[in-house]
Amino acid sequence: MENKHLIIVPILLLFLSIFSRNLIFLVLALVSLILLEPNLIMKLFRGKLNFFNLFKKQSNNNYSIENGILTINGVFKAFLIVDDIPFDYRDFTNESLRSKIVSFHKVLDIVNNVDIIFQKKGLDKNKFLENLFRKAQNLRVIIESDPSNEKAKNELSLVQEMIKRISEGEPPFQYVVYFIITAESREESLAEANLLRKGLESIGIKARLASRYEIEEYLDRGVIRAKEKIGFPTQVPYLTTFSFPKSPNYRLISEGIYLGREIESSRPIFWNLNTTMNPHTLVIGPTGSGKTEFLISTGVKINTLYQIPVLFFDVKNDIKLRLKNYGIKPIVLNPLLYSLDLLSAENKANYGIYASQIENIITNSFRLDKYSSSILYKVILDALHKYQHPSWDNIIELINELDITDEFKIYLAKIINKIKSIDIESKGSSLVEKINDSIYVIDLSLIKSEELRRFVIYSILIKILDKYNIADDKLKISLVIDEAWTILKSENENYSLVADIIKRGRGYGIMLMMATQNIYDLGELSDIFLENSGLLLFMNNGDKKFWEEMKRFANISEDEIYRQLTFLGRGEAVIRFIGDPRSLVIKLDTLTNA
Ligand SMILES: Nc1ncnc2c1ncn2[C@@H]1O[C@H](COP(=O)(O)OP(=O)(O)OP(=O)(O)O)[C@@H](O)[C@H]1O
Repeated sequence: MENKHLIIVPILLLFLSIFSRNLIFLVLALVSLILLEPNLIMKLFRGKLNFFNLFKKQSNNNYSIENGILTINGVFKAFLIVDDIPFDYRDFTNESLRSKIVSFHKVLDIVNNVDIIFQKKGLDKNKFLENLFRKAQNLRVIIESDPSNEKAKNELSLVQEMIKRISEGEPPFQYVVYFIITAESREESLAEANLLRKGLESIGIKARLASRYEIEEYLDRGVIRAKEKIGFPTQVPYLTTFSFPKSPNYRLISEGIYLGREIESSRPIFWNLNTTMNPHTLVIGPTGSGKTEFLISTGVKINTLYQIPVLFFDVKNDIKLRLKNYGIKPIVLNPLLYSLDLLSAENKANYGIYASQIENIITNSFRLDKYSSSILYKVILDALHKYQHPSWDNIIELINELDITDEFKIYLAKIINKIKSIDIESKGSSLVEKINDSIYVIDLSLIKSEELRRFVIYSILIKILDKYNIADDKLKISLVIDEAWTILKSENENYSLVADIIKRGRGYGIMLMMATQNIYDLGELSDIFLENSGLLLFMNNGDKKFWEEMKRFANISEDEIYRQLTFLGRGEAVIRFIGDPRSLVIKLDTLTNA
């Protein structure tokens, strides 16, 4: 009520009528009350009037209501009420339901600001059923006496359908759905509401502008009671969790490195390296699926965005060429030209640990037994103590001084000679010392032996750990290893450098990006790699068994496997972020030619 102080008029008239016992004052009191509160009669009819409400303190909000629109503090809110959702999700095939839901979200995109309010109130199931049975009984009587009554027949089939659903376990409830569209002007809010109404109509949802009284009801009680519908849970798929597109944490995918676009919704997907608890990436995909392109494009973006060095291990000599095609000139570091400098340890106090690391690299790369391995440990440690700058020749000399068989000496010397061929002595700075903050390619294409390739990758890893391992949360370097099976397959319980880096997450300040063709390449520790990598990418794979296995690591449904995943195209992938099993299917972004 706007002019509250005038309430004194009907009250005075009421007293006058009592004291003078004259009915005319009573009539005048009523008329003045109606003039003050025009909705009074309507409210009386609805039993909504509470006399004391007339004295209620009004809120500070300055609002007015008209049909379809609430104006509150200069903001306009158009109210649409849903009258009918005449289908339920079982009326559709999986495909058509999916496209309906996508259409629903597209329709919502028509308007800028919309609140969707869904009110649900449970019903007494037994009472409701009793009414339905009675209604069905009556309808049957009508149809028996007039078999041509199509209206009654339709109604009966509807009632029977409802009884069936309830007996199948669907609880009936009363619901009201409304869409509240907020805009800066009356015209805008009405126009948007109208557009939204038409959009909803195009997918079969019937809605209309709420009347003034329905909005008032909403404000007074927070509910609209008069138009409540009876419905079933399956009837409102758009508004149930069923309709929410599965999606990882928003903060994780809304900024950082641009990965690509989600195929179904076209929305851009990023990976926020600052918030991920694990920065390592593992890509699994058959040949030609787009692994290398992804590694290249992501590596380059990391270098630009986070300004950290990115190191590509190039086995096939294609990464260098592709980078050049994109107009990027990497610094090529050839291990045949620059020393790995594996035998120089910085810190004397850590000689024991360092000797054991070298022993592990050699053992793992050349698959040595425990006995050979411990002999190597001893000679390497001796060399580190004995010489200021030990060489691999010094190691062979120390092996020859040992009390072991000649055969065994020759065997060990052969391995050390192989290593010597790759870890050359050079006067200048070592390969890892050359790394600053550019994009680097480690050219492994001339090293044909798998053992030596593994040895080089491991040696560089160890040296990089030494150089960048400062205990803080910052990422300091990214290493990109295509054809990563070379090292992953050889990892085991006894030696697991890569698995340890992956498990430690951001701990070492290193970010590993690796790609390989199938899960068998991951070797004994495959579960560790798959469970702990911050970002997993499964590329195009026609093998249903592969997807079945991947269900352990990402939220992938049977339906998705059959409908979509076995048909992924080039550069398309299922991605999963650590700690959030909800996967996304995206088209990966590639660099464009300069
Ligand atoms: N996101 C993408 N969009 C479109 N085309 C792509 C995409 N990614 C890769 N391709 C194309 O697919 C082809 C194969 O890509 P790529 O060499 O990266 O695959 P791969 O998985 O690394 O194969 P291999 O294991 O044989 O090295 C390339 O010709 C590339 O142009």
